[in-house]
Amino acid sequence: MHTDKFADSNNFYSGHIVTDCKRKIYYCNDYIADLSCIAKNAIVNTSISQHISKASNIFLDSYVYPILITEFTVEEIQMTWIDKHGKKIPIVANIKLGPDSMTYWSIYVCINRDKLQNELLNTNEYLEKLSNDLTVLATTDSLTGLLNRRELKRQAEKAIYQASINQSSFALLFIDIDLFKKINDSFGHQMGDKVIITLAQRLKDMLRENDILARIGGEEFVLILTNIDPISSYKLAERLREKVSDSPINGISVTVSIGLAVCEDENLKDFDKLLQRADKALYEAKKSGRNRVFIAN
Ligand SMILES: Nc1nc2c(ncn2[C@@H]2O[C@H](COP(=O)(O)OP(=O)(O)OP(=O)(O)O)[C@@H](O)[C@H]2O)c(=O)[nH]1
Repeated sequence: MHTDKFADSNNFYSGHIVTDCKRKIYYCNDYIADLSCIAKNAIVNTSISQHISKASNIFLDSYVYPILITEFTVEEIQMTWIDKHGKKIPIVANIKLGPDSMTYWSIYVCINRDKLQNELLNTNEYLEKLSNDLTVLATTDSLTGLLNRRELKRQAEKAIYQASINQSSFALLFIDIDLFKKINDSFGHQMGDKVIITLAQRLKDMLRENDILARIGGEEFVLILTNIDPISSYKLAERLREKVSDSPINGISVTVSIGLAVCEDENLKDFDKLLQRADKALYEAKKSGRNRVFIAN
């Protein structure tokens, strides 16, 4: 075999190597010499194993050569080239076993490809985070971190649908802080906010995982309890009310009124109607003196 026939290979901007059946380099072009920082004639007659990492050698033994023997070609093999100074360079190789039992390697450096891939991965991660942030923004109330009204409706309708399938009952509690304007007026808007945030956390702490809690207005909260009978939902509403009135927030005594609408009848399983019923019950609770639970008709 004459190396002359590879002379034009120096014009290619990719590495070309020919190895014999003992993996000894028989020919390499200028690209490989530049990549290795070694003169071409110093590369010839060395083993290709000397120029690639340990892991790449294991990969060659266990995967590449067995495939070459049966399939004659292996494509887009990622390996690590090691230059004269020990610098590791990621490369991609297409390898072919010729009818002359010589192995023909086409190699190119893929630092830029990796860079691009990393950039794409980073962009992807960034977009995912952005999308998560947007979802949080669109579904939660920024003051308390509870669900907002729109998300409440979406989740409530899902829960209602599930309750229809399971033929289970559920309850909606409309919770409103009593005389909140007074709190704002006496202690300032900032302290008012603090009361809202603390109350939201306290309600959250008393709930089960599947319960749905939202802040739908200034000092208005809605709680949906799934899979619960009327007596248990009333007891829970009372417990919530008591807990709030028994635990002042920053020394401020706070109470809530609660309108409770329980839903057992199939025809009543409509979120907006349920909310209206609970709202009317809340109105009655306020009218009859506040700090109480009123059950809707
Ligand atoms: N600090 C604070 N106040 C708010 C917020 N949203 C609404 N408010 C105030 O909440 C008060 C609600 O007052 P009202 O609707 O008159 O009700 P209330 O004083 O709670 O009286 P009742 O509901 O009848 O017991 C108003 O003064 C609003 O300005 C908020 O996000 N932060």
